[in-house]
Amino acid sequence: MGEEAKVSPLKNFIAGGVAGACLLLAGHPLDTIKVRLQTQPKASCAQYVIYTGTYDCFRKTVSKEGILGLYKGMGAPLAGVAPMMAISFFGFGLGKQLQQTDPDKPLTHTQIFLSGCLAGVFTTVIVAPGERIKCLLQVQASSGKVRYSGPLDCAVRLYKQQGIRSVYKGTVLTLIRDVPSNGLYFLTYEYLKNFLTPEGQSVSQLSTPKILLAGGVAGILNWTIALPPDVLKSNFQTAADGKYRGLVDVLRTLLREEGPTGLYKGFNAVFLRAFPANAACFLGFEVALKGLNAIAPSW
Ligand SMILES: CC(=O)O[C@H](CC(=O)[O-])C[N+](C)(C)C
Repeated sequence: MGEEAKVSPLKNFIAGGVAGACLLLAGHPLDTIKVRLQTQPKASCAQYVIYTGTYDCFRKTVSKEGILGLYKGMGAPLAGVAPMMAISFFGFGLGKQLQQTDPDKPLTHTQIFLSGCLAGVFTTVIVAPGERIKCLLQVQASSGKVRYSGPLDCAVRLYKQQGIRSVYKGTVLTLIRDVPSNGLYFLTYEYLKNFLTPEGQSVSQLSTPKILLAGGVAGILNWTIALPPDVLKSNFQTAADGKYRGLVDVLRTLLREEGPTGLYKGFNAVFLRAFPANAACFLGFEVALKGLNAIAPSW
């Protein structure tokens, strides 16, 4: 697919870190809303739901906690998203290199997809515990009960109470979410970059609006397949111990209590966030890569 400029793994890693920081700054407020909507208790006859939808959650969060309430739980992702995206872009680059047997032969769509999948396997090592801590903190902020004073306290308590298994609770669901979605994410971005590059020009000269468009669409498609396992993951990772017997039990319970639409809980917040956050992410990556190429062309 298209022209393949070879990028050093170190440059992919550093530019990926910058991409992660951009993703987080542009996307965290809507991520908080997404997790609160996904995990709020269901209404019983005697009870009303806390949030009726995306705007209601936004309004209540800002009026009760101020604008900073939307940035709750950002400590863990701040330390996690930049390295996660660094590893993601590194893994994607590595996947491409491993499959590039002939430098003159462009990679196929399947090979690009598989390179993205490899990135998803690599990132799960830090994403699974990062998401566990982030979700617990985001949910505790809306529950009113303070159990953890911050990300580190949360990690230490989980570890002390039940060991590393508890810190890594939700790993299989993270893999189910991130392996195929990373494949689709990078395939969409690379495909659109090539598609949007005018005849005779290089993809590296693509204009900023086109990079934003390709990144934003990649983010949206990523979430169309990532959201159902994400809902299951958020519920599993924030549930009291012993509530679910396993992944199938989370799925069965959700389908029984809320029907198939329950798998798309938080849809508005996710899709409102996906475009700007991922557009910012890929733009951050491309700008950082250009900067690195200018500073250290021979790396
Ligand atoms: C599911 C997810 O976390 O997607 C990431 C982008 C985003 O919107 O947070 C991208 N990635 C596919 C690299 C995990």
